[in-house]
Amino acid sequence: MSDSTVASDFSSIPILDYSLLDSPSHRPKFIAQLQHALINVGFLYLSNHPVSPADIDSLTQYIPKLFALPQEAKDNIRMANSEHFLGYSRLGAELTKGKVDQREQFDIATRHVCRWKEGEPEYYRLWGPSQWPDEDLIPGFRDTMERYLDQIQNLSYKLSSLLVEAFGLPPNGLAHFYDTDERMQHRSKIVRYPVVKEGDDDQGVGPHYDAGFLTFVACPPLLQASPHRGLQVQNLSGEWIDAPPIPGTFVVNIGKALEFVTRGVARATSHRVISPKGATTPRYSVPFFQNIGLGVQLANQVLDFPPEILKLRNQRGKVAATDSVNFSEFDKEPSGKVNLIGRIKSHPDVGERHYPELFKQIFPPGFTGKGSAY
Ligand SMILES: O=C(O)CCC(=O)C(=O)O
Ligand SMILES: [Fe+2]
Repeated sequence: MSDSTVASDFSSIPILDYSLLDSPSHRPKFIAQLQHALINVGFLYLSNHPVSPADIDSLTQYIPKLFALPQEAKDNIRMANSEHFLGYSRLGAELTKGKVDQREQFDIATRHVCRWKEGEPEYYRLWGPSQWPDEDLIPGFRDTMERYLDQIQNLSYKLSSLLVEAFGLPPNGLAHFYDTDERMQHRSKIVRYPVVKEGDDDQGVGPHYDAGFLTFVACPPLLQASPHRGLQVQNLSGEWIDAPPIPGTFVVNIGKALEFVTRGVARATSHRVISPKGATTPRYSVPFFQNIGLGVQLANQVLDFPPEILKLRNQRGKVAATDSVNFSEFDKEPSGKVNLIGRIKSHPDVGERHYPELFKQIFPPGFTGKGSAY
């Protein structure tokens, strides 16, 4: 097969029904669909999942209220305060591929106490407590978000064990990538993409890969602007395929770390968000990024697959074009360092303040606005 041959391309994102797992006779169908989605698409919708609809509804109600907090209350918890890159970012504070993203967001992570001690690798400073808005201003929000994060974290672990099954790996085949619960932290964001005018810059978030293992995006349709393009996914031929919100589902996708350790069996797929245009309300989303242990050296952990799985990968064909920046550091650096570099590139102001040495290595002349950020 020549490099330009695309054996199995996709024009839509498969929808997987999680409730198939409840019945022993339907379970194999779910596993087969998961195998196809992981190898050939890198994206899937998950319907009938176990995260409580009442908690998702409650979070959905909070989201517009969160962004409507007084600017001062939001700035009090700005990301620049946090060596963990957690907190509020104003519109235009984040970069992808060196270009400003048109989104406003709160980065919030699962509960964690920073473990870093003087003399240890600096990337252990990456994980630590979230910054929360004043409880009096938005009562109950923190509790709802923490409950949501607990559930989505559990679902993400469940999906990684199903992935092991779909790939014919030994049980616990991915266990060594994760630490114990209290030594792991997963990150989430609550994002608002404002409506832009025709002719304005519409990079909600530029083309990119996610860094970790698995991402789950809740995109509450109730909060979506009237018909407009939002999340788009790049297929093997380089075409952008729409991934519109589907009620009651999560969009799940593969990150670069999982692609790396599976030798490309699981596909990390380039994606972007186009800002809403000609709409009356912003677009909101809540991505959750499942991480792996910070100290894991991915190059030492590449997995072995049964030959039939490698055959499916080879039949897929190669990616013809991608507009996304690659994570080239995985083959030499621990996962924590790769993540820290990614965070500094996305938020140079936070990086310069808290990691001045590494910042200088990444942006030797200082940040000029033309960096090669993810
Ligand atoms: O907002 C979305 O739908 C996806 C955002 C995304 O891809 C990201 O934050 O990595
Ligand atoms: Fe993403």
